[in-house]
Amino acid sequence: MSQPMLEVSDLSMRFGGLLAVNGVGLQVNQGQIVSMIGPNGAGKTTVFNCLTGFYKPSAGRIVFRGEEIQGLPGFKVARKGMVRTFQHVRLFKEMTLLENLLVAQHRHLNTSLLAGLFKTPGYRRSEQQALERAAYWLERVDLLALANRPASSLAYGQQRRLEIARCMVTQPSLLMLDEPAAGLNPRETDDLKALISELRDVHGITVLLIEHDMKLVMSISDHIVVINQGCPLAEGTPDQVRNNPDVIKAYLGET
Ligand SMILES: Nc1ncnc2c1ncn2[C@@H]1O[C@H](COP(=O)(O)OP(=O)(O)OP(=O)(O)O)[C@@H](O)[C@H]1O
Repeated sequence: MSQPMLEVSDLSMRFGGLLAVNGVGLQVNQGQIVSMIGPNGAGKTTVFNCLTGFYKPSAGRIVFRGEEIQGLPGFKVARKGMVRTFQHVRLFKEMTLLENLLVAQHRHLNTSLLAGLFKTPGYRRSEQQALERAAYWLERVDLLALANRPASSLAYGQQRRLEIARCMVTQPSLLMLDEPAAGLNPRETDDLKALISELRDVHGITVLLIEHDMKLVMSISDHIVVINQGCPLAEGTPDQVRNNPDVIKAYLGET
């Protein structure tokens, strides 16, 4: 069998006296949609922060596409093809939608200062490609008509979609979404589900999701990992997780 895209073992993160993540393991295979669930404060976002270089884990091993990445800074992790959205939308609110997507790509384009100053053909070409990619993803998330509006003018659900487009213009292989359905109404959540499925089925993106919306999680995930109070609690298919008594007690029983 081919190697998993992401393999996390014995991941721990300590904040002073609090062990927020305690021995979590995780495996994500190419083309899968994997969800991480657990009650509030279980440590899900902390796991994301460790994976994407926002935190340096206290212990553990993170192998992404065959390479150990634990402790690497966030920009290096992103360049390797692992990108994320945030629980609380983080956009450049005063910039237009298009500008948000162009800025995201500048971090990834390999253009030198001199090439930029002299606007060499190579530089112009990569600028053009960045523009085309931005337009393409704005269309995919149904925001092309608003390309020149400031991001601050968007409704909340639209901001969430722009965040996903901002990830996609960087051409990631693993997209990590932190509670993408939070604050969305049922119709927007259905649209989000269709978008995530399209990313996987049409664009070959692998997805790691943190989500509290159980209907969404159960209907879209290939595999679910449950953590509780920082520790691994259960994992398996949606059916296995749904019927696991420990999960019902710790998490689903709460809702
Ligand atoms: N930077 C930090 N410093 C100290 N404690 C933190 C820090 N970040 C998270 N924690 C603590 O770690 C624990 C896990 O938090 P985390 O945000 O990862 O949980 P979560 O599962 O994502 O929760 P939610 O579903 O509510 O978003 C919590 O007790 C939280 O207060």
